[in-house]
Amino acid sequence: MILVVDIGNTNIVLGVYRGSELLHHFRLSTARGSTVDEYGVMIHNLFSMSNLSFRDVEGVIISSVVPPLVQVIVEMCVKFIGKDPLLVGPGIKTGLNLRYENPREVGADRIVNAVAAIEQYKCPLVVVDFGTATTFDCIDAGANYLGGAIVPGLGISTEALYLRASKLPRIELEKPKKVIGRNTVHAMQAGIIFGYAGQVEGIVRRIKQEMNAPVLKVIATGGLASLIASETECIDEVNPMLTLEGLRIIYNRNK
Ligand SMILES: Nc1ncnc2c1ncn2[C@@H]1O[C@H](COP(=O)(O)OP(=O)(O)O)[C@@H](O)[C@H]1O
Ligand SMILES: CC(C)(COP(=O)(O)O)[C@@H](O)C(=O)NCCC(=O)O
Ligand SMILES: [K+]
Repeated sequence: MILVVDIGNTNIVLGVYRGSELLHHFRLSTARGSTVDEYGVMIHNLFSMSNLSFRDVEGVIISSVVPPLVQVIVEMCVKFIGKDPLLVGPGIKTGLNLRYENPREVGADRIVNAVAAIEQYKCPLVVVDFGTATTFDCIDAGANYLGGAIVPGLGISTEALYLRASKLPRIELEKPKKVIGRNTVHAMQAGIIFGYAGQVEGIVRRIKQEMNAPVLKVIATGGLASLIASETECIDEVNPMLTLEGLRIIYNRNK
């Protein structure tokens, strides 16, 4: 079996695959101060709870958009699992034709999502990943990665209201019943959730125009995907495991 690890700005998501079957997945918070041993113990415990053993891990692949954590997780793999992990980055075969001005600049998670989407769906495609930031990744009919858009994520948008406006509280990211909020919490929830859905619709509409692709499949992933997907017609499918799938595919292309 293989271990796939996606290090995001909020969560580290781990998946354990046997062949193409995802046996288990786990989510840790991205703690920039945690040590090799702390991650080792946490992941070891998660494995034990699921009757998995580090001994059965043939290989590990990591994608990261948090540079200071890469070395920690790499060392954790070497020390606890006894494997040198593959890192999604320069030198690795992804099979993706990147049309970014500087391909090294694209977030590894965006590359991995695109690889999985091309494998699973018919191009042209847009992948929307609702993470710390929300990313839009555009893939044309020839499976070329064109680039896309990056917007503040739902969590940090909500946090910004609380941090910058004295009278606005910290709120739960929940959908209110009505768009006309009659108290502060409902007004904020309406603005964030319905405003975000409108933002996604607006960006997807412009992408369709710019790509000259009236028919374009839109796939959503990331922690908060289903919250927004239920509020807009422009998302065709939610695939929570897209990033893990992409890592598995890239691992197989490089072993
Ligand atoms: N299964 C889930 N259900 C609801 N919220 C989630 C879930 N998983 C993650 N989240 C939340 O979604 C947000 C984005 O998480 P994630 O997609 O993991 O971001 P990143 O890739 O930037 O680390 C975070 O606020 C996280 O707490
Ligand atoms: C845009 C991102 C911050 C999203 O990260 P996430 O929300 O998944 O933690 C990440 O993909 C990143 O740092 N990208 C580098 C810049 C780019 O893709 O152009
Ligand atoms: K992500």
